[in-house]
Amino acid sequence: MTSAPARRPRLGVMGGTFDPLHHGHLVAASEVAWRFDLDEVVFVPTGQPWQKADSAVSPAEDRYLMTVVATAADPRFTVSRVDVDRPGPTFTTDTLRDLAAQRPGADLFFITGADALEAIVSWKDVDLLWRLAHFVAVSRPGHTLDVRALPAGAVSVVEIPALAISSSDVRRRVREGRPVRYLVPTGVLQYIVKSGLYRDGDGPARSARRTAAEVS
Ligand SMILES: Nc1ncnc2c1ncn2[C@@H]1O[C@H](COP(=O)(O)OP(=O)(O)OP(=O)(O)O)[C@@H](O)[C@H]1O
Ligand SMILES: O=C(O)c1ccc[n+]([C@@H]2O[C@H](COP(=O)([O-])O)[C@@H](O)[C@H]2O)c1
Repeated sequence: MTSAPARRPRLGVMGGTFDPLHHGHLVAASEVAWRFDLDEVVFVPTGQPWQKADSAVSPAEDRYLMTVVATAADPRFTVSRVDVDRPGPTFTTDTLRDLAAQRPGADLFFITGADALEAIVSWKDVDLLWRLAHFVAVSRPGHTLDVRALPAGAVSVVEIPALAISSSDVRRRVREGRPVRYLVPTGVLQYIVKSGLYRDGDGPARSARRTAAEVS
């Protein structure tokens, strides 16, 4: 009697700048993990997000640590340093090649929001991407999911519970003294308070005078 072939591990890859990680990211990863029966979702903070070169991005170590804190409670979630540790601009072709080398035999599912998908044709070596992973595009308030211009079968579309949360809005709220509790995991809120992230910047001068206790 022959036994059934072993199931190949199914690895979700959630790439992002995570400045900071918020509940929209966690819901996207959780929903795709369920829909695609993933064994694990690895969160991969960018090293140098070249398409955000015009905006100030927090140090990679801060973004990496907030990602670790935010995902620690979920046994399906892990965090990779491949993009943080690779010098130069972050390209998803490198991310996927590095993860594939670390997990031989695994099937990779790259999770991306609708806004990132809109820009995917501008990514480096886009034609190669489809061979390295299956892409899963999740819905995001304010963006439409249109995969018609992309290769047939390369991208699956998944509707997720709509959370109109963005990292840029979280940063703006901290700067302006508005609440971010419940938009980000508690550990991320504590990290923001302790590190002083987002309190300065180009927002109102008043923000620089606020104390950590005022970030809520
Ligand atoms: N609320 C959300 N719902 C669905 N997908 C999201 C949401 N927020 C982010 N994503 C997706 O998560 C990935 C990483 O996003 P990123 O870290 O750039 O966060 P962001 O909120 O888009 O940041 P910023 O506002 O600074 O541009 C992207 O593919 C993005 O589309
Ligand atoms: O490969 C590229 O050229 C490329 C260009 C822009 C973004 N990406 C990836 O898309 C993911 C989300 O990026 P961002 O900038 O929206 O946080 C993250 O994993 C990036 O490395 C990749």
